[in-house]
Amino acid sequence: MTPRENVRNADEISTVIRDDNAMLGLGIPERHDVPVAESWAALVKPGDENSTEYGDMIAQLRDFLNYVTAARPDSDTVAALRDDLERWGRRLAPMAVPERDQMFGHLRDLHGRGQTMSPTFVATEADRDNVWGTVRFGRYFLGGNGAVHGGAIPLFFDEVLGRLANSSGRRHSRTAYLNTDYRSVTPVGVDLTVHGWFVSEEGRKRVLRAELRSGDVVCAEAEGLFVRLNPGQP
Ligand SMILES: CCCCC/C=C\C/C=C\C/C=C\C/C=C\CCCC(=O)SCCNC(=O)CCNC(=O)[C@H](O)C(C)(C)COP(=O)(O)OP(=O)(O)OC[C@H]1O[C@@H](n2cnc3c(N)ncnc32)[C@H](O)[C@@H]1OP(=O)(O)O
Repeated sequence: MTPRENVRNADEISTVIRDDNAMLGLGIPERHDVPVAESWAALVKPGDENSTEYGDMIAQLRDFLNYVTAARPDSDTVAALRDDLERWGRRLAPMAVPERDQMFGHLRDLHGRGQTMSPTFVATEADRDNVWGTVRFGRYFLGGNGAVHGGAIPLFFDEVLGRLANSSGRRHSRTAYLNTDYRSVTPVGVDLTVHGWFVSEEGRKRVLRAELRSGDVVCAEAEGLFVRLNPGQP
C-alpha cells in the first residue's frame, strides 16, 4: 500500500499534497524583490533583456527536475519524455557558445544566478563580510529518508562562500579547501536559513565560514579557504 492509499480523509489528503509540494521544492521564486546590499547585488550585464526570460526558464527546469525525481512514470510517458529531451538537445547543441558568453550560471542578479547545480540561494541581507539568506533543497537534492544528499551541501556552501569571498571589489579567489560538518539531517522541502561570513583575510588567504539551520537546529556548517588568484593565474 502506498502512503497515499493510506490516507483516510480530505484533511489528511490536503496535508499529504502540501507535504508533497514541499518535498518537490516548488514555488521557490528565481527572482524576488527583497533588496540586497551592494556587496552581493546584481552584476549582470545591463541591457541583457534575455535574463528575465532565461531566469524563468531555469525556474521551470528546477521544477522539472523535482518532478522527474518524484515521479514513477509509465513507459509511454518515459518514451515521450526521452523523445522530447532528444529534440531539445538537438535544438540547443548548435547554439553552444564559449564559456564567457554562456548564460547558465552567469546571471548574477538572479538569485541562484541562473543555474540548477545547487538550489536557489535567496540572499536577504549582506554587508562587506557577511551574507544572510534562505534556501530550500527540492526533491531533486534528496539523498535518502527525506535528507538532502551529503554532496549537495558542500556544493551549496561553495556557491554561497565562493560568491562572498569574491564580493565587495575583492579580486577573484578559488576554493583551496572546503570542510563540511554534518551536524544533523538537512531536510528536503523545508525553508532553511543560511549565514556566511569572513573569519579572516590575510594576504591572499580568505577564511570563511557558513552555517545552515532548520529553525534553531544547525544542520551543517562549513569552513573554506579561498586563495586570491595572482595576475594571469587561471
Ligand atoms: C572562482 C571564479 C569563478 C568565476 C566565474 C565567473 C563568472 C560566473 C558568475 C558568477 C560566479 C558566482 C559565484 C561563484 C560560485 C562559486 C565559486 C566557486 C569557486 C570554486 O569552486 S573554484 C574551483 C575549485 N577550486 C580549484 O579548482 C582550486 C585548485 N587549486 C588551485 O588552483 C591552487 O591550489 C590555489 C589557487 C588554491 C592555490 O595555489 P597557488 O599556487 O596560487 O598558491 P599556494 O599554493 O602558494 O597557496 C597560497 C597559500 O594558501 C595556502 N593553501 C593553499 N591551499 C591550501 C589548502 N588546501 N589547505 C591549507 N592551505 C592552503 C598555502 O599554504 C599558502 O599559504 P602561505 O602563503 O601561508 O604559505
